[in-house]
Amino acid sequence: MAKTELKTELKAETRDFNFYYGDFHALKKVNLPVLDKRVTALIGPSGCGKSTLLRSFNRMHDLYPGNRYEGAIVFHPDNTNIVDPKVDPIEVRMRIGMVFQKPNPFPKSIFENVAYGLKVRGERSRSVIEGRVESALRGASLWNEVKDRLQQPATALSGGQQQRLCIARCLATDPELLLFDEPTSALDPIATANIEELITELREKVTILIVTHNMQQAARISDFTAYMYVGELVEYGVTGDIFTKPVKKETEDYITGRFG
Ligand SMILES: Nc1ncnc2c1ncn2[C@@H]1O[C@H](COP(=O)(O)OP(=O)(O)OP(=O)(O)O)[C@@H](O)[C@H]1O
Repeated sequence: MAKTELKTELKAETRDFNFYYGDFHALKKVNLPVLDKRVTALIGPSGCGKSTLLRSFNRMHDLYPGNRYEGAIVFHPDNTNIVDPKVDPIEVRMRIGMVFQKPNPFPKSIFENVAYGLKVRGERSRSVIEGRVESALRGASLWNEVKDRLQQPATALSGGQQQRLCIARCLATDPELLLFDEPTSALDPIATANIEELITELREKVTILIVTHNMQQAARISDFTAYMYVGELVEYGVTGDIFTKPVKKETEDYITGRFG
């Protein structure tokens, strides 16, 4: 059957990308396109390298000695290879936002959490900061719930609200790419539905790469899906195709629950 074609531009791509934890070869020749203003989901059984790949996009592995990147992760339109040792990881992280499995607000007020990245970037104008904080909180569908208590500690929010706050904290600095590492696995079904709806809205503004264990979630919110297995990218395609007419037998076995 013919594959569905969806035309959009590339925001980033990995090219023959390998990653090593010391001697352990965790990612093998991965070639993954990440299309602009679309949601790309990484799925696959535990230990297949989804988080390792996601974390390579913000050079998080640099923090530990012995880790090694090989090949390229190219950002467009400027063609920057963000894993090139000559590229400053701080610069890379300025272009990217990351949301983790467990919400991790700073022990500061709601306002200060969202304003933090702006201040780090040197923004001093109170009115600019206030405007950006409000629009980031609106963008994360949290404004109406917190607008009257911006000075309260972020830790007083519910888990789902904290996760939306972490998303607002990313949005405040206008990232080009948002990385989500199983963002709903610590949340209840209602908070999960809110985050899923939010991700669907956000893709109008920002490119999203998400790791999820939950195949229904990948099917609901992503435009493209990549199936990984033991460090390799087995199959990539339009999400509807991957879930209804995968090309590879391994992908079919995984999505039908025969394996994994
Ligand atoms: N810090 C590390 N040092 C050495 N090996 C690691 C490290 N982190 C992960 N690994 C190994 O790399 C491989 C990929 O792990 P990774 O966490 O990326 O998989 P995953 O697909 O995200 O798994 P899960 O779905 O369970 O989170 C696994 O074999 C794992 O044991």
